[in-house]
Amino acid sequence: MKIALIGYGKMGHAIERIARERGHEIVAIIDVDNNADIDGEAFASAEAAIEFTTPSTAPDNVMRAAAAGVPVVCGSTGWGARRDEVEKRVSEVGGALLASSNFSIGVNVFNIINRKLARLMSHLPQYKPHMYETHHVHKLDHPSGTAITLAEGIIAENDRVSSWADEGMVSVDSSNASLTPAQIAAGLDPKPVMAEGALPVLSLREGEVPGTHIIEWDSPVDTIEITHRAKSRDGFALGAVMAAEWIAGKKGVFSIDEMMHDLL
Ligand SMILES: NC(=O)C1=CN([C@@H]2O[C@H](COP(=O)(O)OP(=O)(O)OC[C@H]3O[C@@H](n4cnc5c(N)ncnc54)[C@H](OP(=O)(O)O)[C@@H]3O)[C@@H](O)[C@H]2O)C=CC1
Ligand SMILES: O=C(O)C1=N[C@H](C(=O)O)C[C@H](O)C1
Repeated sequence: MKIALIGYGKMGHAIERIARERGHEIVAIIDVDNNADIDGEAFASAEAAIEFTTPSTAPDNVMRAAAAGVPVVCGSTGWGARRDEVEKRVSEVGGALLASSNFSIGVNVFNIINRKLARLMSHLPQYKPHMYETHHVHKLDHPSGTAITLAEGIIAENDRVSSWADEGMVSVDSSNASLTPAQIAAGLDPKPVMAEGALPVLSLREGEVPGTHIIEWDSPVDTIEITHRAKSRDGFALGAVMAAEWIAGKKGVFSIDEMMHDLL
């Protein structure tokens, strides 16, 4: 199929490679310098566009791609405050959108397990949840979009967790690299005050880490911990290309859960 890329950074390059490996044709590559080409003929010939740019640029890119009649897969994170406006506009122009904080198939399986574990923990008040996400130092937003999605899953399933709270962002360097995320959180000074029922989310920034998410349920006698650790960006990129294959020819605003439902 014909695919247009919006954003030609780390993810754009990985998506281009995997899309070509799967036999797709890249008909347009939109970056900062030629952003106006979203309104051009080559872009409009695409059967789907894949958008991975920045928190501030993603909403306009998505709305313009939808107005050009091209179904959009959007992986950019950090634009949740404009989600309603974007979805309304996509619907108004009769477009198609699948936006997700994480296109990795593994992360979406991980979230199913996360939600089941959170539901079980409703019956066990002695277990307190904590979330840790680690990403590369270039990342613009925190907490990661994936951490927010995982936290929303816990809030939906667990009677005692009613919100998530940003515990802050810590750089991992030679002074703290030997500590676990839980030890880093325990050593925060000042210690953030958490509202009753809030799930703390700590962001760590370290080297070129592609993306690690840990969900910990801690009791006085033991700890249950589940982890998703990306080995590279290839899982995100493959999932985004699969989403483009899935959304081609569709109209409407979709969630990754609908794609996962068809897959599992
Ligand atoms: N959903 C998922 O599965 C995943 C989501 N992400 C998210 O995807 C986004 C991109 O990540 P990543 O590729 O690592 O970031 P990069 O910074 O490597 O790439 C972003 C690219 O977008 C370009 N860009 C900026 N503004 C525009 C614009 N208006 N139009 C077109 N292109 C633009 C940048 O150009 P320039 O550098 O010249 O400014 C850059 O080339 C982030 O929000 C990240 O959180 C990342 C991995 C997986
Ligand atoms: O910026 C990244 O790199 C990533 N961003 C996404 C997020 O914010 O959750 C997904 C992935 O973890 C990598």
